[in-house]
Amino acid sequence: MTTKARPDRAQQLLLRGFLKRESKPAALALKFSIALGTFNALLMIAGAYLLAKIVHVVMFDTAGLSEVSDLLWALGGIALARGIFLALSQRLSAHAARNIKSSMRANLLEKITRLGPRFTDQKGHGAMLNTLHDGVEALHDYYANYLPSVAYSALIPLAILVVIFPTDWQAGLIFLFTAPLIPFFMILVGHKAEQLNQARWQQLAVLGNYFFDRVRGLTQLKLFNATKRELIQIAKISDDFRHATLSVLKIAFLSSFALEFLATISVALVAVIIGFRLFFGTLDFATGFVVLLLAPEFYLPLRKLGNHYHARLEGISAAGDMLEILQTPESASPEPKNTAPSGFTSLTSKSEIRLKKLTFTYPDSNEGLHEVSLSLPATGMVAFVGASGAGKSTLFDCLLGFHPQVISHVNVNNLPLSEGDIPSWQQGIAWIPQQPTLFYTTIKENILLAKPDATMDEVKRAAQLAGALDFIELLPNGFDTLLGEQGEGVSGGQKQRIALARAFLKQAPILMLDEPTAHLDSATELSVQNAINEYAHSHLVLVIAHRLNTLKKASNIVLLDNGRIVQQGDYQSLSQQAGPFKALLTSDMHEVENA
Ligand SMILES: Nc1ncnc2c1ncn2[C@@H]1O[C@H](COP(=O)(O)OP(=O)(O)OP(=O)(O)O)[C@@H](O)[C@H]1O
Repeated sequence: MTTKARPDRAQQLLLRGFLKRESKPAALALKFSIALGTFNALLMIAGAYLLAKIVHVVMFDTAGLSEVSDLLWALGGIALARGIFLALSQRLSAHAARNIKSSMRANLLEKITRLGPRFTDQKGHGAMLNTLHDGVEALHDYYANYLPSVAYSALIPLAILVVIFPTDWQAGLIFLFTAPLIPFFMILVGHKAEQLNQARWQQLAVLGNYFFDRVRGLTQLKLFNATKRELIQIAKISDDFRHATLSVLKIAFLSSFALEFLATISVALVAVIIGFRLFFGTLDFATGFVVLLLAPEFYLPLRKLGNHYHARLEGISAAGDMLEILQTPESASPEPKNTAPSGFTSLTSKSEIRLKKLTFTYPDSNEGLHEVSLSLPATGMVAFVGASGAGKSTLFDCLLGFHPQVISHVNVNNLPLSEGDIPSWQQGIAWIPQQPTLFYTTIKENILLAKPDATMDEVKRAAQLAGALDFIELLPNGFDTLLGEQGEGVSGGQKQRIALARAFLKQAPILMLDEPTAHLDSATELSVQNAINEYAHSHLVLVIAHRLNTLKKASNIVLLDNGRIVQQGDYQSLSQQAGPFKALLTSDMHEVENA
């Protein structure tokens, strides 16, 4: 995503607070998992005492198997219970992490949808994909491993200290003074690792965007003979990423090594002191053995915390990107009110739509729309024309509610869109761009997207209206034909017709199209055009027109130039009067028509 400096302390706190808040839906499961893990550790302590006792009575009291069989059974029971608790604890924390991830993905997707496609364009699709996939996945280890290990690193050593001090206070003192060395060193190394990990995430975002773009434009790259050049560039960016990853790994290995070393030295120190005390007879065997058994267990949670520390780095770095998305302001306009009258939320064919002095400019630019006022009828076809860059797509985006700062200038039945619920407004619109989006699923599922509970007859009827039924039925698998990504497997015109069938199935009060017949042969064009004309009898059809035939059928033509409406009227009157429309007709449109 965007480049950021290493999060400062305040930012760190903010991100940790955010990660904590997001864990709320699974907080109970996480707590339960930690409780089970801690209980498992208590059983481990009991087991150590039991084992020390068994070894003591066998070695020093020369007890036989029958005398210790009860103790052995108890030890076996503890081992079994520990196995069960451990498995349950791990399953629960993994389950909690999965829940948090899916709720995070849902929140992000919902927010991205509300922010609209321009936001995704700005941030880059690759970076967005990284955040939604790798970023959210990075949270798994944070919640499933790092968070529980933070709790264990405090609870388990504390529990061991509580039992060790009354047993052997000298060993307790060694534990107490050596334990803080591990977290201290971890924090010391952690700062540097954090910095490097942030840089790595930034590289990953750049790489994601670059790959996504280049893979999408592979054909163009080949045609421009630029594949080799791009491969060199990709190799360079990959190399930067490799360097960033290696730097993080170096620090991670170094810190792991140092933590293991510290833990081993501490255990060895305890062992040597116990050895001397046993040798000089100042300590009994059972106590010494218990301390020796518990020494590695005392440092284990701290070592594990060190091992999971990278999960913390990954989680916090990824959370930065997520928080940035979730905190992006959606609107400069007032919050939508939930009390929108039904006339607004359930758009009917009687609705009247007005744009009132709508001015929208893109950030840091004067391009966009200027003082656009327009009245749209409830039914009929309105065509929008204008040279490239005149503002047609921007006007459609404003109508679709993608630019929240201007929704107060779009009125439906005298109510500004800002007073209502944008998702409900968008529900009432079917939008087919020049390159409609089809998904990696069957043709039937692609059409059903508009109305999941539609019957097969309805799907067929919509396909027929869109001029798609014939070619679909000729396919070996008919409606069950699996389309590739971006509708791969059918032609451009067929994609258009599938998208049109989807729109017809939706029966949305407003159908917005970017020249639907551009890819079609003349026979199909005629049938699709007729279907759209028919649809316009009872619905509002807004079309960005590139063809003369479309213009002739429109009840109103709106001509845009430099973000302003410069002329409007029906084809008959506009084509007869001298003006920009006539000029456009004799140049661009005529060319297209003759093409
Ligand atoms: N994301 C953006 N950031 C900045 N300026 C933009 C952005 N999108 C469009 N513009 C500018 O806004 C103006 C209107 O663009 P718009 O895409 O609405 O035109 P259009 O009439 O749909 O063009 P075309 O027929 O080529 O699709 C243009 O000058 C364009 O350069």
